[in-house]
This record gives sequence, C-alpha cells and structure tokens, in this order.
Amino acid sequence: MSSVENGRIVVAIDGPSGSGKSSVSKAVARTLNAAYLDTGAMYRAITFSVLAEGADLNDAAAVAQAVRDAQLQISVDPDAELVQIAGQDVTQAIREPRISENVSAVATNLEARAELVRRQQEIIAANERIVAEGRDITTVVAPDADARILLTASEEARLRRRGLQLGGTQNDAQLEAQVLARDAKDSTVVNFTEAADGVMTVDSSDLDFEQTIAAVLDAVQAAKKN
Ligand SMILES: Nc1ncnc2c1ncn2[C@@H]1O[C@H](COP(=O)(O)OP(=O)(O)O)[C@@H](O)[C@H]1O
Ligand SMILES: Nc1ccn([C@H]2C[C@H](O)[C@@H](COP(=O)(O)OP(=O)(O)O)O2)c(=O)n1
Repeated sequence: MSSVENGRIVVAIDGPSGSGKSSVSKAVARTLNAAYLDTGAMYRAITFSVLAEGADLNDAAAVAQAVRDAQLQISVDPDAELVQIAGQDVTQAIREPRISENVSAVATNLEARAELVRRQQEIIAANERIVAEGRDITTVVAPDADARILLTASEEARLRRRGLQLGGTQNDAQLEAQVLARDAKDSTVVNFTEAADGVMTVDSSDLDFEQTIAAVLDAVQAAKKN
C-alpha cells in the first residue's frame, strides 16, 4: 500500500515564473486529495493592498508593516481559488500585469518574507495533507517536506506559456518584464533556479501538462519511498 495515498503528507514545489507550479500543483493536490497553498498569491495580495492604499512599495518599513497588519485569507481548496484582503475578494485582481510588475518589491523585502513564511508554515501545519508551491518552500518554508521538487522549464517555454495564459494581450517586452526580469529580481533573495540538496528536479520544457503532472506524482512517490 503506497503511503502517498493516506496520512499526513507535505509536498513542496518551487520553480521560476511560468514553469507550471500553480496549475501542476493544483492538479497534484486533487489527485492526492490534499489541500493546495499558492504562496505567490500571498505576495501578490500584499502588493495589491499596498498599491490600493497608495503607499510607497519602495518604502521597506511601510511594506513590512503592511504585511504584519494584513488581514489576509487564502483558500487551500484546489477547486475553489479565493484570496481576500480585509474581506475584499482580490482573487482575479492579483493576477493583473500591474501586480506581476510590482510584486518583487514585496518578495525582496526580508521582513515581509519572514512574516509571510510564518503564516505559510501555520497553514501547512494546520492541514493534514497539503501541496505548497512558491520559490522557497523546499528550502525555507518546508525544508522537512515529505517530497521536495524543483519544477523548471526553459525560458522559451515559460514565456510562451505565460503569453498564452494571458490570452496574447502582452507583447514580448511586457512578457519578458513579467517573467524574466521578475525572476532576476526575486533571485536576489531566494535561490529557485538550482535544486538544493535532496530536492528533485522535474524539467517540463518538453512535457505537456498531463505528462508534467505524472512526472511530479512519480517524484512524490519516489520521495516517499526514501
Ligand atoms: N507542461 C506544460 N505544458 C504546457 N503548458 C503548461 C505546462 N505546465 C503548465 N502549463 C501552462 O502554462 C501556464 C503557466 O503555468 P502556471 O501554473 O501559472 O505557472 P507558474 O505558477 O509556475 O507561474 C498555464 O496556462 C498552464 O496551464
Ligand atoms: N514562496 C514564494 C512565492 C512567491 N514569491 C514571489 C515571487 C514572485 O514574483 C511573486 C508571485 O509569485 P507567483 O508564484 O504568483 O508567480 P508566477 O506564478 O510565477 O507568476 O511572489 C516568493 O518570493 N516566494
């Protein structure tokens, strides 16, 4: 009897923008009958909130305070995406390009990270079975996870996927700003391009969506056997 099907399991998935973390992690969570935590949505929600208040995203102390004060609620149901700030539904708004272009200001704020990591660890501890994805889940948020996976894909594949996902509304320069330039900024505080010790890499460049889900599920099985 495979141990991935029953009992407590924490699956940690990291990777760059457009590698398929959110969509693949959600599908993996459904298959494992687990909760799903999109940690990037938390960074995005804080960015939305700071912009909505008209505060300066470059004011590190103000951003750190905004995170501590944030009344942030996030659904962990893989079939019911919902992100709320002070009761306001921001699920769709946090995906807008203006958020993608500004979110690194929150992601590179170390005090903001510490508070969000703390909240993420609380959510993971509160769920018996959970798949959590982001940039530092395998290394900082849940280094003791049962399975730790780095999901990668070539730059070309990631730009193409994000372009399709945004319905062709963004030109090449805009996509590069939202994917490659953002990753470059985020990489200054977290390493999500190389697998840490004990982290398995799944490269989805030449895999379609279903094949990527299967490859991640195989990696989870393999990790649980060790
Ligand atoms: N292996 C794959 N092949 C093709 N498209 C994919 C694959 N994995 C994910 N996608 C698609 O690429 C887009 C970006 O995926 P997403 O899960 O949002 O990535 P991330 O969370 O890493 O930024 C989505 O539209 C998703 O459906
Ligand atoms: N654990 C995490 C998750 C996301 N972030 C940051 C880095 C990203 O620029 C933003 C948004 O993350 P998100 O996963 O939504 O980004 P993409 O799906 O790759 O576009 O948050 C982080 O620093 N640490």
